[in-house]
Amino acid sequence: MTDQHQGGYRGAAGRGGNGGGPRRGGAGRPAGGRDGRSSGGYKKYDGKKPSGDSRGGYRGGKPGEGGYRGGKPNGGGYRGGKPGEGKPYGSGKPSYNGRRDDRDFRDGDSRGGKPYKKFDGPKSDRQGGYRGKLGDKSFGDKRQGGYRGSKDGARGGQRGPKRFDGKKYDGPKKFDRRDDRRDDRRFERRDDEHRTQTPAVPERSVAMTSPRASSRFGAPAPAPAVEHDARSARDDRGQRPRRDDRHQGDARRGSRDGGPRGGRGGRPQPVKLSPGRAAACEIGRIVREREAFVSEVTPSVIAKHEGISPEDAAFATKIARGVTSTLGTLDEFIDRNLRSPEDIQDDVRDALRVSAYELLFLGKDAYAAVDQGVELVRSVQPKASGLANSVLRKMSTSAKKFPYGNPDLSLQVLARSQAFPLWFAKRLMNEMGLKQATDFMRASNADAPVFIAVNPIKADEAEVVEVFDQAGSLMEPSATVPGCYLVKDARVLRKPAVRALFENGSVCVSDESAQAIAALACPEGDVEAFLEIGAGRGTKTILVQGNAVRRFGRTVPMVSVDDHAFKGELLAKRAAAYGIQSVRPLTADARKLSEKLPEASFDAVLVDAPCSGAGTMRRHPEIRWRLTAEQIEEMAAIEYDLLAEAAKMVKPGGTLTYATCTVFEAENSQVVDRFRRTKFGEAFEIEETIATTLSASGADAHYAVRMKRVR
Ligand SMILES: C[S@@+](CC[C@H](N)C(=O)[O-])C[C@H]1O[C@@H](n2cnc3c(N)ncnc32)[C@H](O)[C@@H]1O
Repeated sequence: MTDQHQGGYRGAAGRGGNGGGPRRGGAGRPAGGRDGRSSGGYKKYDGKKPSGDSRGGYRGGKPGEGGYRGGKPNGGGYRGGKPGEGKPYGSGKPSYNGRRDDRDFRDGDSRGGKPYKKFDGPKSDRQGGYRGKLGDKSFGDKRQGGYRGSKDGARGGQRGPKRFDGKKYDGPKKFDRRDDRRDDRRFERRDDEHRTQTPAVPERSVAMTSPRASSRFGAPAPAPAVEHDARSARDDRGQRPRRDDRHQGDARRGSRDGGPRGGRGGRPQPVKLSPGRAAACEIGRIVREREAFVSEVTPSVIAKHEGISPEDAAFATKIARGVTSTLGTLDEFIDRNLRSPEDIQDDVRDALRVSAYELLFLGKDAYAAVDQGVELVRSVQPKASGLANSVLRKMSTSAKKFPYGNPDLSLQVLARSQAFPLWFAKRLMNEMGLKQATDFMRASNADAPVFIAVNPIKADEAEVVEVFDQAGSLMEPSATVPGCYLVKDARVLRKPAVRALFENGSVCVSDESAQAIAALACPEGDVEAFLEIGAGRGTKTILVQGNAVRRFGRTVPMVSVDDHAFKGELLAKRAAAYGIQSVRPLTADARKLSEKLPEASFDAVLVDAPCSGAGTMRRHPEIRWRLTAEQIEEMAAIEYDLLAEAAKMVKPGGTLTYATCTVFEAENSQVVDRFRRTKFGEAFEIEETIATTLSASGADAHYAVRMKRVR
């Protein structure tokens, strides 16, 4: 592992990890554990919190403090309604009303003299460019397809007469979503990496990221993009079209109303909509309509597009994920270029989001973005192509000013540049300090690395490495986690020999941090009875048992509790496939576990808590726009209940490990501190802590504390 990679683990005082890898917190009772200070062992983020004179911070954004203000009153905005489109856009109302301008852009400035200061007031509850308020449940719960709400809470595009004919999705519902998955959504974002035994090949395995795209997020520039329609291929080389092309391009863009296009000599030169964009737009629509996970919708949509090339499929995947993770920022940008944002239909917005993403985050050439954007809108709403033409031209001009200010001076601009909701960015900054919050947001926009765990019950590690090697990928062993490898070239996961390793239970995909937590939860001494709470589909089950085999030469008797019966069934099947016979799934609400299991009867207990999943946003792009501050508090309450109940199950001398995959203190150290301040909690001493920070190429950000029951 690289230093950078290892550096992600930040353990506590004093004790580094083995060989410089994941460092764990030191043993011993913490100073201040009971008086509410941070738990021993766990070192808090060491990024300095902003002080009055620091640069980091939210600048209040008072009107008049400068900042980009969008269009002038009555300026900008689409004005050219077309005959036959109903009431034209631009008739009557000004393009922007002052209130919206002020809200969205007023503090996005680099000119004003005020330094950053720590966010400290309710005025900042406004979400950058969003109409939903912090605490507005409908924002987090309902508007998962993105911000569309109007002032009165109605969804945009559904108030008043529609501008365009509705074209509702009425095809077969190919997307397979479990009924009860909806229940899990808020609390269980982090385990769907484990849903398949054979992993999907991650999109980044086909290099599609343009250098400009990455530089927009401030990440290193990977390989140049590839795309497979002739115009776009030209654009993707990062070059402006040649003069001839440009001339032709103008002709190709056709008339403003999207009517017949004339090439040279008046010959129609239809622009062909790229299959990747069409698929991406469809994925976006389904994710919006069904409040679904993009990773679950994508394969079925791609499969439906018969004959789509692997490159187009990868491009579609990339755009769909990108649109999902930048959704609110895209909508803010689109609205800025629309005269009446609330009147635009949802499926037109889906198409515009694709173009907006390409313009803002892929640095796509305006010609390709406009041409393809018009075609995309035409494909979903033929009558809207005129509007699309105008709006997309405005967007391509406006994109040059993105993010409308200096991210070094305004948190709102920083949040916009990294495509984070403002409340989220503020919270990160308040908890981590500006530098770490910025690094965290940047890293959250990178592609997730792929790690595998070798299952010692079924496989010999050297042989597994050899198979990967032969198939074409080097494997980088983790410096600290036994059996964990970084797969350097994830395309190898498609190779039959490698797929066979997944199918026969020799390996599973699991982030390095998750593997580190499974190792932490498996204590040094022998274990006669292990209790797992929040077992899900059983990835930690498999990992813990693998560690037991490494340590004790055998699997350990384990009760694996989850409150969803279907997960217990899946877990049982997976455990069997991985050669584990000693697991008993139990369906129960673990907050009332003492009704089901005898207290003080387990040597080791792991609480793999349902959490906000904020440390896994590279894999779960929906999280940042669906999560609300209220949900974080709700989850913290559940996490505390689970931990307190789990503690009752631990034998004296046994261990209790509490784990999440989030970075919020409310769900991590504060839960542990609160528990340890209780009478019963006094019996637990912290042994080790893992707190991973996120780096672009490293593991996800997880948190875990292992405590020992001393009496
Ligand atoms: C982080 S996920 C578990 C991931 C799993 N350990 C794995 O590695 O695949 C948290 C799990 O906690 C479960 N859960 C949430 N609330 C629960 C409760 N009150 N009792 C039991 N399980 C619960 C969820 O169903 C979810 O499967």
